[in-house]
Amino acid sequence: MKINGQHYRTIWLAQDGWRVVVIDQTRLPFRFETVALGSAEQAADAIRSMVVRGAPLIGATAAYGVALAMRADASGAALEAALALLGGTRPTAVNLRWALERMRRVLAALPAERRSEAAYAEAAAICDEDVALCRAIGEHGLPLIREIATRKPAGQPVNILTHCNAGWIATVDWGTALAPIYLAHDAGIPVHVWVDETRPRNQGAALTAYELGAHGVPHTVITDNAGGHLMQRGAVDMVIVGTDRTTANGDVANKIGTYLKALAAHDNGVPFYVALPSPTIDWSIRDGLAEIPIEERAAREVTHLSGLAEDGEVRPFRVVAPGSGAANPAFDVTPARLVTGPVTERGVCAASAAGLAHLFPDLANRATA
Ligand SMILES: CSC[C@@H](O)[C@@H](O)C(=O)COP(=O)(O)O
Repeated sequence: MKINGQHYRTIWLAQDGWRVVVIDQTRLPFRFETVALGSAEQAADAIRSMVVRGAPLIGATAAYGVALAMRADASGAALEAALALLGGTRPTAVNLRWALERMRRVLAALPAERRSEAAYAEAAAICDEDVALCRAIGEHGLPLIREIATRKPAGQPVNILTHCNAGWIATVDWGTALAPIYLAHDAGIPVHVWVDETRPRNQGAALTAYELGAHGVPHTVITDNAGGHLMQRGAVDMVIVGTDRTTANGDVANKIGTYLKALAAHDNGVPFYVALPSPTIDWSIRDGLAEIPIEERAAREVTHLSGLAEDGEVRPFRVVAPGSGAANPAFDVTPARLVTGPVTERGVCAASAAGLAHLFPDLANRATA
């Protein structure tokens, strides 16, 4: 993605060739600051504190975290310790487990002296693959937008609602839910995006709005409660969101509030698409409500908002009455029956076990073997 005329991925190696540089997402959109991670502990902290976030980028950062650990100590014990440390950072995004299992598969089979180099190479491959997956999701999602555009009166944009941030910033490049939107915009299809602010951390208002703006895509930030009203008025042509974990039968965990958007979309006949790269499919489970672990984050994320103070500093502000308790479930599960279709790197399918297995027979069969 281009920021101030320069192309950026969200994760890269420092000039020294071994530290891992990421963009500090807790400072966006007000400051574009990078952080160089020099150890598995620092990578784990960056994931836990949401300096990096978004399921694919969490996986990529964890993979590089393993590489940093192997550079310091490539023993089998150090490998297991790094996998456990990084694997314990965030529970819902299955890309984390996927990336760590892949690292273990590659590294455990090698002698210690080859592990560091192999770990960096595997982490780089995970990043390159993520870029290709996201681009392919964009290409498969583009015809959905184009088809709606052909039914709109000339000059009227396709109105797309999205929740949280499933864009460039949440992946290595392109994004998942935003990739079709970027390609549509670049192809000259008029699009306008309703951006849910996405409390408590405001990933929509802070990150999605920032990156859509940087790409020149027309958009409007709305409160999380406005989507249903806009759908009733015919102001939303489609919804597209990302996902942190989708079960083998198409139940979708995504940022808290996604389920309510899916219900409103269903009630109003608005198509509800989920951008789904295959590393986000958890083939080992079927019942999303019963089996997807939902991350519970700190109450402080609800009681305080981070924003730009009048003196130009980025600071937290209390917005909840002192003394009141707060609960912070970070994700919810949208049942497959409310999903029009997952948009994957191999195409769009029915949100069902049969639909996903038809597109991914290799992965589905491996999981049941
Ligand atoms: C392409 S990212 C998909 C999801 O990870 C995204 O929609 C989301 O919910 C991110 O949650 P976050 O808690 O900000 O990591």
